[in-house]
Amino acid sequence: MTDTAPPAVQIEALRFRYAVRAPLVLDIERLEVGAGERVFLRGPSGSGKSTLLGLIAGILEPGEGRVEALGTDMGAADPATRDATRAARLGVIFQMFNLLPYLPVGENVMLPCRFSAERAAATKAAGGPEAEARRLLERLGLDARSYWNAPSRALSVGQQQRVAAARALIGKPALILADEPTSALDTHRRDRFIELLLEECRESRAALLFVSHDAGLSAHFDRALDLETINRASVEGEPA
Ligand SMILES: Nc1ncnc2c1ncn2[C@@H]1O[C@H](COP(=O)(O)OP(=O)(O)OP(=O)(O)O)[C@@H](O)[C@H]1O
Repeated sequence: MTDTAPPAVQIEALRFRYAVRAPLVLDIERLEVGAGERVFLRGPSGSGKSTLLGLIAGILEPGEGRVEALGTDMGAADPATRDATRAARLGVIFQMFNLLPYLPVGENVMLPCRFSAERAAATKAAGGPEAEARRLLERLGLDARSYWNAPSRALSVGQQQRVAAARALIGKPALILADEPTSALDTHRRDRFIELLLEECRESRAALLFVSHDAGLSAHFDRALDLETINRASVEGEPA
């Protein structure tokens, strides 16, 4: 992170709906996440949190407005640029970016290094992709030796969430997007997991945008934001 680093996320005049006649889901005048900043975004179920992350990751395209991730205009970029940006510079922990179920845990974690030479190069100091994958798994509380060769589908949901987090963190991407990554963990493991995720982000100077409807998690973060206070669209969210 340098003084000249662009914001991790910059959104201006965003309006998004899933289909032409579908209701407006997001109407956000402005949202910025600074380089290296760790932000908690809360909002009730159905309020548009996953949609917002999908737009930042370039999986969804904004109807109107500008969505930049690490200085790349994800709405205007061609699909190849979006995919390359995501592979090289973003770590995502999303339900829809599930682990590959038949691939062993270790291979799942190292996947970003196969798609991006930049991510692979960033593991060099740690001894390469395998050493870094093992370190991250251990750090996140999973015994790498026992699980390295296990197919991901053989793991519990909570264990899979930790594998997904290790995969997001490998190769030090500058922005981590996390969508309810602690939903399957009990309170103690949840707090421990968040602390470790934050420590890893701090060490690699990654920005983190973490969404959840569990307001109790907000104290861990630099800043907490309520989606409903920045979103003018009138999608009815359910109470948290
Ligand atoms: N693929 C889709 N097609 C059409 N509408 C969708 C789609 N995905 C989400 N929506 C709608 O967009 C709105 C926002 O959904 P979204 O999943 O972003 O909310 P959320 O805040 O992440 O909810 P949760 O906390 O339950 O995951 C909801 O009204 C939902 O029905």
